Amino acid sequence: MLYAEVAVTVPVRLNQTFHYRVPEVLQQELSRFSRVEVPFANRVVQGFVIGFSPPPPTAKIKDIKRVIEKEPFLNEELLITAEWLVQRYLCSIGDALQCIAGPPGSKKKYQESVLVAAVDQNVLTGLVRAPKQKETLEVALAKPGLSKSELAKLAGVSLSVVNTLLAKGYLKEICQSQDSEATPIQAKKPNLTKEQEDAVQQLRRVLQSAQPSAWLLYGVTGSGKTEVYLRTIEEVLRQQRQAIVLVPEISLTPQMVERFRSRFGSKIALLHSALSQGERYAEKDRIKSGEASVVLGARSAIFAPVPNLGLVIIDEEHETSYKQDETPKYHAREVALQRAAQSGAAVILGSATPAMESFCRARPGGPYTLLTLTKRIEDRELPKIQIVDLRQELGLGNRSIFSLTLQRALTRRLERLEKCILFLNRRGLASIVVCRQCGQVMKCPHCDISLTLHSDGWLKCHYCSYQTRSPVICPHCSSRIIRSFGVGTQRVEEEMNRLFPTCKVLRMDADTTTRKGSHKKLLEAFIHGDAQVLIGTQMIAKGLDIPQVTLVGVISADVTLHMPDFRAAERTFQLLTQVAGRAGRGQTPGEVIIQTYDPEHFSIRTAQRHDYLKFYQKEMITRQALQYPPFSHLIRVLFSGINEADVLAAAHWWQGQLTTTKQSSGFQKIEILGPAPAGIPKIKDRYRWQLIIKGSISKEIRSVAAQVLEQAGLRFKQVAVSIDVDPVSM
Ligand SMILES: Nc1ncnc2c1ncn2[C@@H]1O[C@H](COP(=O)(O)OP(=O)(O)OP(=O)(O)O)[C@@H](O)[C@H]1O
Ligand SMILES: [Zn+2]
Repeated sequence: MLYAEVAVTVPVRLNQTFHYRVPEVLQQELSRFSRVEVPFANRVVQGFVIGFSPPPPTAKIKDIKRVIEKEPFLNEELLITAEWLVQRYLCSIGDALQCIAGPPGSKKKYQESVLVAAVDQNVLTGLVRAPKQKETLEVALAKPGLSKSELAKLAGVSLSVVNTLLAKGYLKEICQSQDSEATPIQAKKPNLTKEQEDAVQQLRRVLQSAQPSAWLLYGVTGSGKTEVYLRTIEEVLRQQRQAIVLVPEISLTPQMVERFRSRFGSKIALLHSALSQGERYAEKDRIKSGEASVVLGARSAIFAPVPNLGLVIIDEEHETSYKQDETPKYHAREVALQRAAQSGAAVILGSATPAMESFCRARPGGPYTLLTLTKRIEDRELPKIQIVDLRQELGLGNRSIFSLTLQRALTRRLERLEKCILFLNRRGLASIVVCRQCGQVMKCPHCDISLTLHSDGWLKCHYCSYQTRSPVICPHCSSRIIRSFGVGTQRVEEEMNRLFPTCKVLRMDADTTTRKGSHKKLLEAFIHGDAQVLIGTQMIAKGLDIPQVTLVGVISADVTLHMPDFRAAERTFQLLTQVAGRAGRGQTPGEVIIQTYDPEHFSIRTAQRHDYLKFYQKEMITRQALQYPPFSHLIRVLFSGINEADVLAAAHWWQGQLTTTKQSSGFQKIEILGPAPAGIPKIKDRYRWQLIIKGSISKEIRSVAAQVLEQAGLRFKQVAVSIDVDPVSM
């Protein structure tokens, strides 16, 4: 009898696994790491086989039901990463493996997808007696990469002809995802600047030593960080090792993908959430075999099953999208460091605005080595930034959301046929709708958040799909004096059309980019088309390299400044610096105008002077005074449920247990804050309360939380408890 040890993907104790019998019929289909379906407490759940061993004598043994995926691209190295995730982020081993393996891929689908001819002229000549086969092969030669049915259709033959050619070996099926169209490799590389050269030299040296290392590449916007990445990867490929390159969101970075393609061609594999099952399988297969040696992807690509990891690059390392917001709530940066330590690989974190935590780790003697690029390519100047005090605009009698300064600058740039970017980190028309009589703000009935007015006349909740018509009469006091306040990107577009009716404008935000590929289309239209102004949310803040853009206008810097989060100042500085960095990347110097009601704020002042170091020093003083990260570590425990009393009861029980556990463990320096309502106290009808565990030693607070998690077991059936180690937003 064969028994398998299975890690199930349900909340159980952190390292707990269960034994199942392997039915005779499944024995061929099953191997170590297979993804299976098993019965678990009256339901069927997924799990991963992590070994074959006899069960403990007392266990009640059930059968494995089904094999979902025989080889889900896991391996010994990734199993160690899974075990590390369990300790680091307090999730079950099943959840960790699920997260690493990702959604199941499907081999069948991709095998049907793409055909190439594997013949030469001799074979064709030999086929004179089979004209249909010959013709079909000729079509396949002329157009590689068709699917079976496409080829049959184009050649005007039946599918059976194609199948015959496959059986004879004249046609071959290859795995190729739709994205990996062959881009010609450009041999021409720019000469590195002195600063780039220095960075590349140091990185090459450490790569040759094959010792694990971590680097912070702090380079101002437009300083050529990408070129440093490309050259470093060349070294990794010379050593027959692989590189993983992470970008915040792949659909937002078509330019980056192109640059990598033109350098490495078919060595690139793309991993992102929009891949089909077949495409995902194909890409992972190429990665596993080493055929694709440069993996480019979003957060989860950090788990790519490369055989010999040499390098991980995290571009825009300060971005919050590197933190997963579901269990396990891992940060790709930390996973990168773990995998690199295990494989003797290097990690490069690149940013013009590094996270406070990262810059702190790059201090002399810290775990990262600092590399700096202080100048833009070709000594181009960083754009001049002007701050406009919106309070004075009102005094001047200007009621437009565009200050007079911004209007003048726009006029000038448009006349010269240059391009402009207008940035506002809020979509929709107006941020809130209020009754002037009773002061009630229109809120989502399911989420504790105000509704946003959109130009189609609907009030929409940005957290759930709820929408309602904007009321004419206040639902609370029946007054008719209802007004909207605050602006969103749609309002900016309207204002643009009013002030500059002949100017062609594009808008890029969550509302205009719902379709696959729409980001790329919009960007291409802006770069190559006659639209002169691009309006957008944070989607347009980073990575864009468009030389024709000479003016960037920030409609309001105050959106992020007043977020209820201790990182509000940091986020504001980062966003302003990144969006300002889009200006003046070509021959013509750039200009930036930032509008705000808080012109003296140090985030805005330091961004104006492009002074990251000053910002960092000042912000560190605040963080130290309040003992926030990087001076402490936090764990956020979030309780949510339909019934608020249940939620509160769970939170109070946890608070009590945490306090006792902390005392009995002798960890005096740990603070337990709360319970308090979460930043958004209700989402989709679920009430949300939170506790914050704060301490100077990460291991200690994790140990306390883990102990209470074990004690809690299944105590609170109606309340979801979610643990976030090192949260990036509060
Ligand atoms: N050594 C070089 N010589 C000439 N051009 C270069 C060189 N290195 C990079 N470039 C070009 O300079 C531009 C800016 O480089 P890149 O986009 O890599 O900057 P970056 O530091 O990543 O900027 P950001 O952080 O703003 O995205 C690109 O168009 C790139 O092709
Ligand atoms: Zn809602």
